Amino acid sequence: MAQYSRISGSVGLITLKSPPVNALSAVVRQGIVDTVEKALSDPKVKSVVICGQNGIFCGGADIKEFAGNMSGPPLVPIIHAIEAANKPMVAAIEGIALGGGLELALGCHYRVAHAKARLGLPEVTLGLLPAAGGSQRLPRLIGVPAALDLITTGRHVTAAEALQLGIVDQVTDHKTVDVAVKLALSVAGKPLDARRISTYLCPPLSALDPLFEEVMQKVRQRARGAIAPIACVQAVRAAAALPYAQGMEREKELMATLFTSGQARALQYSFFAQRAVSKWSTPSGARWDTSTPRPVHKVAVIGLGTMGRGIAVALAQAGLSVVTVEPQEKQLMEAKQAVSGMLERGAKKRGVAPPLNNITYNSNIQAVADVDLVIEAVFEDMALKKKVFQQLSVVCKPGTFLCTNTSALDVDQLASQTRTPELVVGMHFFAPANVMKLLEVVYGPRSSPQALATAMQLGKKIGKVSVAVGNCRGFVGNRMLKPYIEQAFFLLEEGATPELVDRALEEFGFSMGIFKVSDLSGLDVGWRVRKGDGLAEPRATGQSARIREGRRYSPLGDLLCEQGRFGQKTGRGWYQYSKPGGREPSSDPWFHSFLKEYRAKHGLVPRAIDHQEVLERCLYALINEGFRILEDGIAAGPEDIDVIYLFGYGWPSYRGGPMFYAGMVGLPKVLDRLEHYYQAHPDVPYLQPCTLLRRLVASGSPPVHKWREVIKKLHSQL
Ligand SMILES: C/C=C(\C)C(=O)SCCNC(=O)CCNC(=O)[C@H](O)C(C)(C)COP(=O)(O)OP(=O)(O)OC[C@H]1O[C@@H](n2cnc3c(N)ncnc32)[C@H](O)[C@@H]1OP(=O)(O)O
Repeated sequence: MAQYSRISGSVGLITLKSPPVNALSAVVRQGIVDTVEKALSDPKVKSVVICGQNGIFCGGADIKEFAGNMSGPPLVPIIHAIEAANKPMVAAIEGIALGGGLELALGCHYRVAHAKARLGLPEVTLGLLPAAGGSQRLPRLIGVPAALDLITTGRHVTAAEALQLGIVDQVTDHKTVDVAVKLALSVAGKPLDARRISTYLCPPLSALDPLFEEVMQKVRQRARGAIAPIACVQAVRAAAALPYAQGMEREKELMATLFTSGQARALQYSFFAQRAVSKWSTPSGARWDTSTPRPVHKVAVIGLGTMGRGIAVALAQAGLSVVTVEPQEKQLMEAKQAVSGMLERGAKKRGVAPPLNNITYNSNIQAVADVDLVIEAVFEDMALKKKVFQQLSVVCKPGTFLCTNTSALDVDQLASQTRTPELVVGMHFFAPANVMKLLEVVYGPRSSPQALATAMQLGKKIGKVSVAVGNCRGFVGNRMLKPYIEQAFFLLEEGATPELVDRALEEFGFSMGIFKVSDLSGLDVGWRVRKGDGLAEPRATGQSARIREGRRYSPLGDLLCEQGRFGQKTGRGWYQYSKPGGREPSSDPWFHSFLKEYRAKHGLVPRAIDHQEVLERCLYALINEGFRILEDGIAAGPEDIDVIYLFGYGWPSYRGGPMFYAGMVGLPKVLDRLEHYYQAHPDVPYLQPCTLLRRLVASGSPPVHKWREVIKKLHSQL
């Protein structure tokens, strides 16, 4: 709703009231219509201030409404009425003015922002464009290049930047509404024609066409298949080229296409999925709202390899006190230099002082005696990690939470090395740990709800999207990756090339295909794991060389590793590079003839494989494992899996994550194709459709937000 009052004698005050972010729901829009009418018809009122309650101006349109039938007065005429008003309208921006919130403010004649406010047009991140006049007013106000930047990226700007760009007229450290009222009093009765942004022409630019061509090319490259950023450029182009009314028509037309698109649905799903994962629950009944985290001020990081360094940086940047331990002096010195460099570069980017004093460097594990929480980040080796946990159990003060940064190892085995298994959880960071947003927080069977809640809270504090997952080999992300990679290997055996597989996946929207990713992260990583599992030993030729434990196995990765081809770091892998450490992959004739010989040696007759088969086999095998993870209760819901893939594995955001994507494709189709491929490859268990997928299809393929009901029913029957 919106509340109306009159203050300082002649200023009408309209307050948006719709917690938590004063989103522009139908009720709020109606409230604005009514209160603006009241203010304009009240002869005592000479000017008007619009603000939001609880220090928040407005978070934009109510995103929840997009999924249903929109009702209530539309936003565009409301903003037009505000702009056309014959009394000065002043927006008092505290907290945030985002999307429709900023568009509302742009309809006002003046804008005052609090110094801590953030402003932006993030519609593009929801698969939309600023279609309440934002795409037409912003370029008229701040010029085409700056508007293109804000509208195509959706980035938020600070009040200071907004002032510099000319989005706001004034920034204050004091009470924003008071300052806005003062301004409103001072401009009452003054002419308003020059304050109506829709009447402006975009600031002139020479060479507009080349500018738009260049921007469009850049945006297309960055968007990798996303349609909203392209539409945003087209809308701004209309602002530059057309009179306002025609520009608005174009904005409406472009929005109509986006609004009903699958991409917008996926991005809006992902917005709510990100928020849903913070409301975690476990199969044993622990929940986010009944578990109290303990405050964490001092954290230790054990091991200063690549991961440990990134974790230490992330913690220090969030203002935590960090005690690092690296027993090898040389490594410790190198790490100190590297970490300081990372902190300095990060601080420079953010325009703050580097938090160098937040970190101490130690070679003795005794240094962690008084920390609240430890993150062990030593080499991925169970024996080594066990030893560290035994030491921690002795050294740390009672009650210290003990966390392991592992990508796949059994958290429970580590917990059993300590006297307090209830205080042990996994924290699976993604490299580079100070950059990547994802954190899998792994609870073992003995982890206490408080330990899980504390790790989740710490993840949030350091800016991670944290997802609680159960303890199993590879947790969620890496467990699902296994069948995906396996299919890619099999496709090579059957006739595909790394180039073909990667192209199909990149056209789907991944920034890198699986073979390029493998070269980047190092083929030796998976080789070490396979050797540890007893899978990678060389076997005789013939069929048995490609069977392990009764199932199909491809030794291709192992064979490359035996040749010392570890990927980028050795300059050779699935592709070749100009030098060890080179970044640009190119097709490798050696690999192609090796593959040919390999197929001949194993009696494999290559056949033509198209992009559709690549996508179906790689992605549906991955999705099938996702359903198994839900079946096993390792992830609480499809949102958890989707968020993990969106933030940790480069899944294209406009496809919403693998589980959402399965729903978009249609569960019956996914089931049908898996059945088809399993029939063709009965020695590949990952292709066998799992029970939950069958159950969902049998239940009429409900939408993704209803899957939890089916999962619950399935669990109650198991
Ligand atoms: C056409 C399209 C037009 C005109 C638009 O305006 S599209 C919407 C543009 N606005 C946005 O994209 C803003 C989205 N919101 C955010 O970026 C953030 O929520 C925030 C910066 C506004 C606040 O962040 P934070 O303090 O971290 O809080 P949460 O993100 O956890 O949000 C709190 C709860 O509010 C719900 N929320 C937030 N914004 C909206 C919204 N625009 N519509 C509906 N609901 C919104 C959010 O889901 C959280 O809900 P719960 O999880 O607590 O139930």
